[in-house]
Amino acid sequence: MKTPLSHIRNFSIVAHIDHGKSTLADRLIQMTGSLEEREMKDQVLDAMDIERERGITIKANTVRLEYKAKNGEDYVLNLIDTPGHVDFAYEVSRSLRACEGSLLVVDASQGVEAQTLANVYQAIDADHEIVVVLNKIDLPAAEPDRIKEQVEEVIGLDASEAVMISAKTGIGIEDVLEAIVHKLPAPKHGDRDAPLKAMLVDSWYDVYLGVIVLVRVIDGTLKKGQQVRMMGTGAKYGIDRVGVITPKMVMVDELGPGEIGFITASIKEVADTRVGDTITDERRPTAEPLPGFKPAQPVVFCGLFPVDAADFEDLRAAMGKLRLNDASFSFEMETSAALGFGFRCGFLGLLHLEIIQERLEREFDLDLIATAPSVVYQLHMTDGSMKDLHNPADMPDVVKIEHIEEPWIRATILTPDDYLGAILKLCQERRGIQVDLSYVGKRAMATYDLPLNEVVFDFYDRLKSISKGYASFDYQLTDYREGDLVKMSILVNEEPVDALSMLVHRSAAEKRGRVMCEKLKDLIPKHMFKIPIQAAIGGKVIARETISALRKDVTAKCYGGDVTRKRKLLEKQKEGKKRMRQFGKVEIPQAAFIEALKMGDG
Ligand SMILES: Nc1nc2c(ncn2[C@@H]2O[C@H](COP(=O)(O)OP(=O)(O)OP(=O)(O)O)[C@@H](O)[C@H]2O)c(=O)[nH]1
Repeated sequence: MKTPLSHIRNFSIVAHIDHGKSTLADRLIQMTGSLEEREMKDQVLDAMDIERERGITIKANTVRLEYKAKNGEDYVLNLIDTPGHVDFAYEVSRSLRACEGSLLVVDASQGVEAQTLANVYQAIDADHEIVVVLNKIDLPAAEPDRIKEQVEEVIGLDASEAVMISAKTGIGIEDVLEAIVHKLPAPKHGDRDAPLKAMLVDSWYDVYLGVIVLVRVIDGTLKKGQQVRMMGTGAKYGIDRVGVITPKMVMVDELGPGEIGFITASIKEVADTRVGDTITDERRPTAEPLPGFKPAQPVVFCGLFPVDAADFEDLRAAMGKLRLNDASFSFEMETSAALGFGFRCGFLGLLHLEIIQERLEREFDLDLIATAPSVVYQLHMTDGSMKDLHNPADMPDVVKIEHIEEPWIRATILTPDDYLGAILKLCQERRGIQVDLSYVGKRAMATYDLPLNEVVFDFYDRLKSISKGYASFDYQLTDYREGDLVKMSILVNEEPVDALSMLVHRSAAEKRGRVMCEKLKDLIPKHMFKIPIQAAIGGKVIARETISALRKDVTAKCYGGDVTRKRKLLEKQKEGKKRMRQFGKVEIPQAAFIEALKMGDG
């Protein structure tokens, strides 16, 4: 295709979760007639079932729109959709690097939220021109004038020409398209005759086409049959197909400067394509590669074990399939005395963990036990070496450890004033250090430094529940700091359950140990004998509970406590399935593992 640079606009949409990004994307696709009416499903960009059900965008997607502007000119608009959740901040940043401008969507009834800030700052960092879009003006609670002021005051963007829309009813969509054409810049350079220089933006696995690579061409052209080289990895491929996503996949003859599209070649795995790599022509390479991205690092680890040991191979195969599409998900084999064979898995964050676990259970029909999520600790040994610890069960002898460092994050929380007190208390309890407290209109914005280890358990759930869902939260990893951390073991009937061991801060150990024992007491059904439950640091018991024995005449198993799982869907699917695990002489229900790890304290 030979669209002149001046008629190309590459843009992203950044927003807080639920502010209407996907709905707007759908409208843009609909208005530009990229899909027939009958092909238009709600939120066509969110391809996966889970995305559709949860209403969140997981993987960044892209779509090419053709728009005849009011000035009579034809434009090509490439939209790269970005995920809104904190765990996927990395995908946001790489998508932004492939475009020149962003639409900042703000819900006119909610205003600026934590992820609005985090995402728009990323767009500003990427040197984007930004068009402010106020969505949901159809809602009676919408206050566009107030939100405009807020955008100016808090973010410092000029909102005087903000586009007012309702993505739901369709009001203002044409104004958005005009703003894209007239306010966002065309790609800055791009020399058709120069050697090929293209950015590898993303890649995913398609059952029919194999690995699909999303590219942004900077200079030169990409054509079928061309021999290309990935400059970072040195891998060479012959291009099989070149195409664009409309959002149907349409093959084209070539992609020129400024354009975004996909290529396929005989690439085996997504892991072979490094996001941020520079693609060039094998025979006539470009002199300078693009500045690359750092690969996404998993920050949260947990063990996943099949409830039924016979499912181990199925689990391995299922994980292999998921990894085809998600290079940020990592796993390696692990054995646990309590749980048998399973895998230690790395994730970008807790939501990522939940999504993978849910997909394994749902799409592959596997029953899984997940161990406590853990962050990556740095162990500084007495011999001067440094080790990463991904699994508390692998903790070496404490006498060999000089000190332990743990990852810290900087968290931004926006909340209505009413809940501020409870939120500050939660942050304090989680060893948070207040960095700043200010006001955004009527809402408070608290900035805290927190150990990630205190956030991975259930911080987000707690925050949502104490603020009735009104607080928003975003974070980034900052640094590693020394901490007084100890390994706490849980013993059921005198036997350590390795899957429940965890690293905790010494000051919190006793409380957490007590809560764990109390919870387990409720979660483990009574047996014919007394069962002691203990929390211990080294050989020292710090908390203890006892489950009394069943009386003889009681034959039915009784389950105490709250073992309800949050997601109804999963529950439905699992109904009737036995999810128990034998530990020595004791049977522990799988739900006990999940529930025991939720603190539930106030
Ligand atoms: N009343 C009203 N509701 C809207 C409007 N736009 C979107 N919504 C609703 O707001 C909710 C969130 O919209 P989405 O488009 O899924 O939000 P999103 O920002 O894409 O969310 P993520 O993909 O999870 O980041 C949905 O229930 C939409 O139907 C609007 O203009 N008016």
